[in-house]
Amino acid sequence: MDLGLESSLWVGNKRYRAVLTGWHFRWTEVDKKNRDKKTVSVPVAEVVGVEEGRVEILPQKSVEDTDKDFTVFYVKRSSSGGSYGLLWRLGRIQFSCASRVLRDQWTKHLRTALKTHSPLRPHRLLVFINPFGGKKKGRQIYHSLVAPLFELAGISSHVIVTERANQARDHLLKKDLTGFDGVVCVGGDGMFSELLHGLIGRTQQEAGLCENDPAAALQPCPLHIGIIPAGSTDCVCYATVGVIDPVTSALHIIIGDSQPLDVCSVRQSSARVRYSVSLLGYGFYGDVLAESEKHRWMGPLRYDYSGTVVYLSNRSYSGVVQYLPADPLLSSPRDKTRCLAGCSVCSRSTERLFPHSSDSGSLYSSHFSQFSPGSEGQWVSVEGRFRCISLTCMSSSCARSPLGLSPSAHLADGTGDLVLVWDTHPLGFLKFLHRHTSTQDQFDLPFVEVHRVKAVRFSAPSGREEQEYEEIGGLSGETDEGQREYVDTVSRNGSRQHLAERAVTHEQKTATPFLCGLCCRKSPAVSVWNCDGEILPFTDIVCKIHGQLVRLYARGIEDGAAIRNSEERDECQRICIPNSFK
Ligand SMILES: Nc1ncnc2c1ncn2[C@@H]1O[C@H](COP(=O)(O)OP(=O)(O)OP(=O)(O)O)[C@@H](O)[C@H]1O
Ligand SMILES: CCCCCCCCCCCCC/C=C/[C@@H](O)[C@H](CO)NC(C)=O
Ligand SMILES: [Ca+2]
Repeated sequence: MDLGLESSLWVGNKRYRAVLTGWHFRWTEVDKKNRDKKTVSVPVAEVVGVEEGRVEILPQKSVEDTDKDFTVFYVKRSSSGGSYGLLWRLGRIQFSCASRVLRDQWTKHLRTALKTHSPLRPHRLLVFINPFGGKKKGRQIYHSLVAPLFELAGISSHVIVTERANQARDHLLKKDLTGFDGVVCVGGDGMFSELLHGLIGRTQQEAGLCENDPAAALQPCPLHIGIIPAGSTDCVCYATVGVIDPVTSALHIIIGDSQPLDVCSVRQSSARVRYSVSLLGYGFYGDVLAESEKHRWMGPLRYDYSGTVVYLSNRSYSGVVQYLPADPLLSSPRDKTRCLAGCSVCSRSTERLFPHSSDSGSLYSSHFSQFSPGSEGQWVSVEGRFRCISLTCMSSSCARSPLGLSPSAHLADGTGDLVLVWDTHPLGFLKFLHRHTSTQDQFDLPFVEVHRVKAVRFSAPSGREEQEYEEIGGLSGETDEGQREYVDTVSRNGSRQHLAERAVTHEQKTATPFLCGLCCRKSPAVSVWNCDGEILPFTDIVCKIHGQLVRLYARGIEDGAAIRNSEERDECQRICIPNSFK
């Protein structure tokens, strides 16, 4: 069927020239002298729904079933007023036609075009609502803002309000999922993590693989994940959509947007494998999470409170970090680029990860070609004391840190960014933390380094080594000489120069006298790992990045400036093209 259609339509008493081409639906107001005024152009993929009659959905659904009218709902962008991405709203326009036949032609053509151009639109969704996430508004957000949009788009949803932690994960692991196109969580990063674990586990089970086997080539998940943000940090939503807004996220789900996402597997020999997409953090971020769990009653504020408490306790931790660098020719964490919708680095990576991506069979079989010997380097090993160690597969931007923990990280390039913050004096570390919240380069500090990696290992020192450190000075308040002696001892040992280079004297560490009392308290020997907001029950870990293991109903952060420019270009083309339809 030819998808194109062109005719006069009326909105109120104004005449419009409406054109449906393969990819776009455009309407242009035509004045009394047959001159075109402003054009609105909507990609067919962003048409939410087409209804006969004059239809409204807000404040509640009403339908005036008239013969010659039809209503089009579509995605309308507006500036987010502060966040990086764009807010999406439901646009609506009610057209009148010259005849019923023409009306039926328009609705039929538009619906066919929708089917053709949005093959991933979901028809049936499984929705989990955490009634206790964030400000405890999950149910209200879903029922008042999201459900009416799903209904309008003809999506049927099966809703489960969770009654306990891990209910969503267990459901995905064990229950029948036949007929669902995707799963949605209404909650925060913790709820997303449940869906991530449930879906990855389920996919491996169905493929006959044991996900706990480090040699298993994990299979990508066939179901998409949608996130309706209703948590405290909502980092995964912010970093993949650019705004925390339930309506924007619901519209991305409805139109079947698809954003692949890298996932980091985290293993310890005998324990169940865990997955992370945003922050796998040891030291500061592990301690903040452990502290914040004691203050859940504070809601989202618990992170600010705990951040301050942990910062004042001035801790650092020893350990050995080993990493496998990614190919430096492809991208770098310091190249000052941003991963935005349509990112070319991620697209090239899709080609690399799935060389025959048009053939879904080979998509599965070639998934782990990324781990075949290639241009990645050799394992690098560093040892020393760290304020924090963070591994993130994406920028991990959120409202607290609008550019994120690693602003140039990519959502789907098959790599993660490893940020090592060596021990430093309290004001230096404060400067680093502050740079998270600003646009200043957080890696341009002498005690910070960042590496784009494919895999990481970490091991904490044995009890004896840490005790030696305490005995020779360390943080227990002994002399500067003591610390230097320790540094010399370790630097004689091959790969350990870093510690010598980065050594801070106790005098430097306590350069801020008001913090001295706190910093001189004995630190615990080990921290905990914060795995996307969950504390891991082990310290020594082996991590591997799995390129594009899951897919979200999202498209990455839209570049507001580029979209405005392209709208202006559209406008320019309209003016330059001869007006053949009058
Ligand atoms: N009914 C429930 N009762 C108690 N805990 C639940 C329930 N449903 C889910 N959970 C757990 O609550 C934890 C936190 O939820 P969620 O991530 O939605 O909010 P948050 O922690 O406030 O936000 P963020 O993770 O963005 O900081 C999740 O790890 C999830 O496992
Ligand atoms: C002295 C006060 C220090 C304030 C520090 C501000 C820096 C904020 C950076 C936040 C990055 C968050 C990355 C996301 C992590 C999520 O996976 C996780 C779960 O929601 N959230 C947290 C806070 O661990
Ligand atoms: Ca990545």
